[in-house]
Amino acid sequence: MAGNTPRIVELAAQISTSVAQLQEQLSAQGLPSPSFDESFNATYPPNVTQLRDSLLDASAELHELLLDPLMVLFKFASISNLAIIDLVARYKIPEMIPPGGRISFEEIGQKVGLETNVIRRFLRNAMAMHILEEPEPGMVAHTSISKFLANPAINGWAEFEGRDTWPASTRIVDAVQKWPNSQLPNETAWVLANNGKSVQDVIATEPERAMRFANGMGAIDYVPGYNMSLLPTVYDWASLGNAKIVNVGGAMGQAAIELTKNFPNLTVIVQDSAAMMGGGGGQLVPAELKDRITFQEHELFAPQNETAPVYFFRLAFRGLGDQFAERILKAQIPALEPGAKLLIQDVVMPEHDVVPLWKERTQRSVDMALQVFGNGRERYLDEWKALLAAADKRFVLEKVHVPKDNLLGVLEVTWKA
Ligand SMILES: C[S@@+](CC[C@H](N)C(=O)[O-])C[C@H]1O[C@@H](n2cnc3c(N)ncnc32)[C@H](O)[C@@H]1O
Repeated sequence: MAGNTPRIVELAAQISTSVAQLQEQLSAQGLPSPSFDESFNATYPPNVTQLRDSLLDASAELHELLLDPLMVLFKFASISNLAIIDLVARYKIPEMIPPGGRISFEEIGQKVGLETNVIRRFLRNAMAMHILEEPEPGMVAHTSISKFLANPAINGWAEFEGRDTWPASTRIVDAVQKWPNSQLPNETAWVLANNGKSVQDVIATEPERAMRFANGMGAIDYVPGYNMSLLPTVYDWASLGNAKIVNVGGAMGQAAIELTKNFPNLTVIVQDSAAMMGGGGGQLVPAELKDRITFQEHELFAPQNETAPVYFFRLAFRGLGDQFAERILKAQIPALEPGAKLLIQDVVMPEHDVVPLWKERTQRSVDMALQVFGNGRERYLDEWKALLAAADKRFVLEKVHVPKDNLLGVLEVTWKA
């Protein structure tokens, strides 16, 4: 479009063209058009990803251009939104609404012990965010968003976000001022908000909050691009042949299950802490995979005792500052034979303005959460390179696989001794 065209006109034209193309694609494939109707379940074919990205960014830019500066700040600073999401989740409002049906403010109020006008005030706030709907005065119905919130993992995440992440996040600046540049897990915003307790302390001593934390982390699987089922597609696992893989920090074997299910030549040793192993690990492993997945208690920072051609780390480094991440890498060295591979599946943080802005906003807010919880961080590619080099020059980064539409890249590192 001509250089003098006002930005809002340019954006509107772009939106108009892209929406028409998107709708054409959806209609051609018999897919529903986006809607807040509770029956809408978003499914977008891969060939519309770019259209959606450009529409999301253009419509957000248009929206933010048209707001006054104070309202733009208000949009991003709006803490009450999270309080309302917390309320809807904590009182489990979505579970009270029959699918396809409705329930009155009054009845919800009776269930939760609040007067009608009090619950109405809260829920109309939720309605202003498209969470819930008032199809007729006084009645509450689902939208596609409240329906999604009824999923226990998502409900658990919302509660965790409101009760644990948010209070800690309000202390980010205080923590940075108190402990500038700290990489320590006990010098964080979380610690300031929790009477000196770190995340690990809270998990060890407060079972209810530990459960909320686990639920919060469980919701990661629902973030587009993070789902464990994508694991087989992000790397050429078949090229490893008959390989034994040590999955360091492999939790309850979720990744091991996905890998062995899809690649019959692979066997996996899952290593994690005693707490995570619980009754020895393996509770999730289906019978037919049990002979190819074994579990081992192993502390992340302890010297590696298992020699294997491949070591796999999934989301193992981002929760930690560099000095700790470096220690994990160094701890592998005693077991490494020349040519051993380290496959690191983690975020490779995009530079500013490289990926669609709506994705960048999400990634940057997750990055802040990592800082809050333990002074962890997402790393840019040059930071990954620096981390590997600082651990040992013999860690050679061979390749970075960042599959399209997947937020998690795989860094392929060879031990060149
Ligand atoms: C962010 S989770 C990633 C889990 C899994 N790899 C995945 O992709 O879902 C980090 C894992 O590292 C483990 N971990 C953290 N600190 C540890 C330690 N000191 N020793 C052993 N495992 C540890 C945790 O128990 C957890 O399973």
